[in-house]
Formats: sequence, structure tokens, C-alpha cells
Amino acid sequence: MRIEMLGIEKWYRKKQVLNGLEWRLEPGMYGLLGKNGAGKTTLMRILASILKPDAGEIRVDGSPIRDIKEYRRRIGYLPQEFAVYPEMRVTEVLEYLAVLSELPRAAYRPRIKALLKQVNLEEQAAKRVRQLSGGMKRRLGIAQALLTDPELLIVDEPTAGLDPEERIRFRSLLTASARDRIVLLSTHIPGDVEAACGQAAVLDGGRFLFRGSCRELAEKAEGKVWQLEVPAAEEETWRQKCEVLEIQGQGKELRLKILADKAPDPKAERCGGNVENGYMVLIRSQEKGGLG
Ligand SMILES: Nc1ncnc2c1ncn2[C@@H]1O[C@H](COP(=O)(O)OP(=O)(O)OP(=O)(O)O)[C@@H](O)[C@H]1O
Repeated sequence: MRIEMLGIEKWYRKKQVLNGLEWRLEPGMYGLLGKNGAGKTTLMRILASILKPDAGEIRVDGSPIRDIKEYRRRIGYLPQEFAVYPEMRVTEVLEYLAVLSELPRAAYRPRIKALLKQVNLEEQAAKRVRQLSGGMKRRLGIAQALLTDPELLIVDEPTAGLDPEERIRFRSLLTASARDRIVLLSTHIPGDVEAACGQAAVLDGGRFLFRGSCRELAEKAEGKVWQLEVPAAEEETWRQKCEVLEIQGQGKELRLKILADKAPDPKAERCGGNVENGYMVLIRSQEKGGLG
């Protein structure tokens, strides 16, 4: 499957939230990064065919979507809030959703069994949804999104609120499912994109600031991000003097992450380029009025 977004626009009343988005997706894993309100969920919902764009179109393998039912059979979607029936048992939820997706009974029974194994919920198969932990619920969410063996899997903010172990487990699950399909993962967490995705995009105010490989995103920070330890009492001075991206530590010593073209101090150490720093460089440059 190949997905192309062409000039996608979306307005909520008089507010434009997506502005002429162009992006092309092929099998592999993509991370969609952006601040709160950047438009990530809106774009995901358009791709999931829940919302219609006000302008532009989505093309699938070069053609506009004509048969929405057929398109929906080819995609899986895990929304930000995956609210399922708390009193239902795990297997019942999946059976119920399989029936809604019009999967034949003979096909869905073995499929559900295999999926529960894949997402490591075999032991919870007979449990009620309300008895599951947050991480287990997310894994159930992925199982339902994979029910129809979709060619495009859309996952909105999957790791929010998960502990580190569950986050890693969830990421691995997504990476494994991206072998022969498109997986699009929206998140605030650059580390998740770095760990799991080959490609990324950064959305800000409804426009893409970046589309490309994670390596290219990391390179945006090359030579521009510095680390410096300073006495806590100097925090305000440094904030006024430089573009401080991040402050770590408490007590007498603080570690600052500073955005600057040259070393802000002889003691400053250059930080390596990574997705998080690349992302911060892009967002800060945008806030300062464009990438010039
Ligand atoms: N149904 C709606 N009606 C009006 N405005 C909306 C609606 N849904 C979203 N918005 C606005 O559209 C913009 C984009 O929202 P969206 O939820 O797509 O962003 P997001 O990047 O997913 O944010 P978050 O990371 O907080 O979920 C925001 O300014 C939001 O307030």
C-alpha cells in the first residue's frame, strides 16, 4: 500500500488546523511528532476516514478513495482514548469487533487466538476489560486494530501513561507489525520515534516543519545543542543570555541544554544529534520566526 496526502486542509469553524499537508507513506514505521494542538489527532482521524478534509485528498496506491468500506477494511486505528466495554471479557471484545468488521467466524477465531499471543494477552483472554492494567488495555487496543490484518495501522499517542517497561514492550510490538505494513504513530515523545521509527514528520500549527528520515531529523541538531553545568543561582542569567531548551537537576548544580550556533561557554559540551534535539531545534526555530 502507498498513501499520499495531497494538500490536506481542515478547519474548525474559522480556525484552520491543518494547512496544505503533503506526505507520502510506504510500508515501514513513521513517527508523527508535534506539540499539544499541533493537529496530529485531526490528521490521524482524517487518515482513519472518521473526518473528511475540507480540501485536498488522500490517495491510495495512486487513486482517490472511492469505496470507503473497502478502505476501512484495509486500515486499523487505535485512537487516543480507546474506550471499550469494561464488563466484557478480552476475547469477547475482539469477537464483537470482528463481527462488526464482517470477518467470517471461521477466520476470526484463530486470528484472535494468534493476536492475543502476539500482544502477550493470552493469560488475560478470559479477564474482564476493567481488570486490565493501562498497558494491557493498550495492547488490547493494538490487537483490535490488527484484527483485519490492515495494510495501514494508525496509532494515536499509544505510550502516554505507560511505565518504561510497558512502553518498550509496546514499541517492539509496533515495530514487529511494521514489517509489511505502514505504521503511523503519533506521539509527544521524540524518544519513542527515535527508538521505533525510520521516518518522521513534525507537525506544528497545522503545517509540517519536517518530513524525512529520523537520521535527517537528528542532524538538524548537529552542532547546535550544548550542555553546560551551572550553579543553580545563575539559572535566570543563563535564561536571559541564551536559548535554554531544557533544565535538568535540582539543588546547587543545574545542567542546561542550550541552543546556540557557537559554544555558549568554554565549558559547554556539544550534544550529539538525536531526534529529541532535532525536534527541539525545529520547534524553537519556528517559535523564533521561521527556519531562515
Ligand atoms: N472538534 C473540534 N472542534 C473545534 N476545535 C477542535 C476540535 N478538535 C480539535 N480542535 C482544535 O484543533 C487543533 C488541533 O487539535 P488536535 O487534537 O488535532 O491536535 P493534537 O496535535 O492531536 O494535540 P494533542 O497532542 O493535544 O492531542 C487544536 O487547536 C484543537 O483545539
